[in-house]
Amino acid sequence: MSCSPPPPILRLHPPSSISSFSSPRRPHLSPRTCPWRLAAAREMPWPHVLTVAGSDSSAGAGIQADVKACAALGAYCSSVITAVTAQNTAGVQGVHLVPEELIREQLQSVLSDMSVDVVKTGMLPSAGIIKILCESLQKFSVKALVVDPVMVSTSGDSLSDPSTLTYYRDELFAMADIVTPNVKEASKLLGGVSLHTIADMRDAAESIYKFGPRYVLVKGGDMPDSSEAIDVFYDGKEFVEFRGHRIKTHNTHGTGCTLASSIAAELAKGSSMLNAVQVAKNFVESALHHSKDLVIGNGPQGPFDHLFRLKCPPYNIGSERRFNPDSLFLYAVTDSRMNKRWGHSIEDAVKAAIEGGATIVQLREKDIESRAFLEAAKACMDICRSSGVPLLINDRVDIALACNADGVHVGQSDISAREVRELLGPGKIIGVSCKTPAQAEQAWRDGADYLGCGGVFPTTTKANNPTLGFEGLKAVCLASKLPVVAIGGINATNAGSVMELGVPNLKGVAVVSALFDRECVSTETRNLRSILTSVRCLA
Ligand SMILES: Nc1ncnc2c1ncn2[C@@H]1O[C@H](COP(=O)(O)OP(=O)(O)OP(=O)(O)O)[C@@H](O)[C@H]1O
Ligand SMILES: Cc1ncc(CO)c(N)n1
Ligand SMILES: [Mg+2]
Repeated sequence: MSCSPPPPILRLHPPSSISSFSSPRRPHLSPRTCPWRLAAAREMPWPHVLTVAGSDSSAGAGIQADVKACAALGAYCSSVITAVTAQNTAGVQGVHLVPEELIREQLQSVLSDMSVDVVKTGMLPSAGIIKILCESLQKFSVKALVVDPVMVSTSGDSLSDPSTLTYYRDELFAMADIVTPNVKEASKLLGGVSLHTIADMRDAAESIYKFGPRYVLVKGGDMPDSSEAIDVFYDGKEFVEFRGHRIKTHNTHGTGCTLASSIAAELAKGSSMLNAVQVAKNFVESALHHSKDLVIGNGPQGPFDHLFRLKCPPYNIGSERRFNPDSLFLYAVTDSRMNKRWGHSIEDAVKAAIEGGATIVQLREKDIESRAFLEAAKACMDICRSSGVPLLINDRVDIALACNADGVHVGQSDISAREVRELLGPGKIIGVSCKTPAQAEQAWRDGADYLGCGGVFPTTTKANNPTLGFEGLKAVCLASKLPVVAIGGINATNAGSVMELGVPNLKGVAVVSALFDRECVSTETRNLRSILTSVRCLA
């Protein structure tokens, strides 16, 4: 079979060729009068994305990609179908537009009944369809609008009529929170300018921003071969380059739809735009990585597996990330030398710290053999599970996996948070030790959950550890997009002054010797907890 795609076709069948019928009209029910809604004891909101896009028969892109991406990220996805396409791994063979009246009806049906958080658009093949969408968006308000201006598929096939360009630029973009063109689409939107470099992508982002969206992301998936896949983000003032590994794979059909619907899902869950883009980029990269050797179809560009996480047992089914930053409040870090000095086993020390009120525990065991470490870690897991306190392992991903710990804490010279995330999966907690705003930024980009920042005071627990002082701690906390726990020389005398700093993101203190280099670990922990609680009460 030949792998070369057929020439692009955009066949606009007349609406009359679609068989249609009118269903009997039912009145729209208001939530107040709806009996089954009143009967519900407790309402649980579900982040909701509505995708307005085309169907892809090969299910790698379009509506099918959007529904899968949202499901993978924990959002509900309703769909308004604008066109039905015949496509496969070789390209697009046919396009049939859904009649405009039926698109209007679909929008009305969903938006009048369900509380949609975010609308995401994909293939909007005609100017009339864009007009109808704009009218619906004026009628029903949503939290955010993500516009993926789908015009050309990666296979080079046209997916929209040229007359849509004006409507995108003059109508829809002004309503959009973010617009996410790939380089070919950015070029079309700007009258055919050529985009070859990052500087060109920045210029394009700046020009598209002038059409009115709050943010622009120019995607570089289709840029010439390089080791990185770079997307350029612009907020009207600053540029952010989102850089990821370029996965060597042919299975990239639908990356753009997936990225945009993942951004929409994260926004629906309450993320900031920057965070939503970073999560979406990480998600696409991981999905491509896990799918790089899959084979579906005979053409040059295959789909990838949005639900790859389901194949990574035992970490995923039912184990979405449940990290609560408040658990950093009193963070106990064990030390085997100290335990030995006082005749405590690791298990006894952990039990005592939890009895005293530790809110999270990290096993940091530098001079213990792996087998003994794993046995102790398993015993500590039982103790922590029964009291609902998360247990993390310092540095040793292997031990964390073997005892099914809640997560791992890594330093700057350990393997990166990004690699740890690959190994542990999305449901686990990852912390990174950071001393500078740049390290804090990197940890966030790598998908960490929290930062450990220090040494705040001089400490003997860790050799050659420069002291940051309050100023260094504040600089990291202010720059961080993640919650922070302060560490280094913190004890009952100075813990209050750390928490009294009241800087954003500072959630608690991590303590080693002030808890474990003492005879009675539970008393020391209780004492420290009451000091921290009294500062929190005054705040
Ligand atoms: N091989 C790859 N490895 C890693 N990331 C990639 C790769 N290809 C694309 N991406 C990423 O996927 C996202 C979508 O970008 P891309 O430029 O492919 O969009 P698109 O052309 O609109 O996609 P499509 O038309 O296939 O749906 C971007 O974040 C991009 O960096
Ligand atoms: C239906 C549809 N929407 C979007 C794209 C872009 O990938 C595609 N190939 N097909
Ligand atoms: Mg692409």
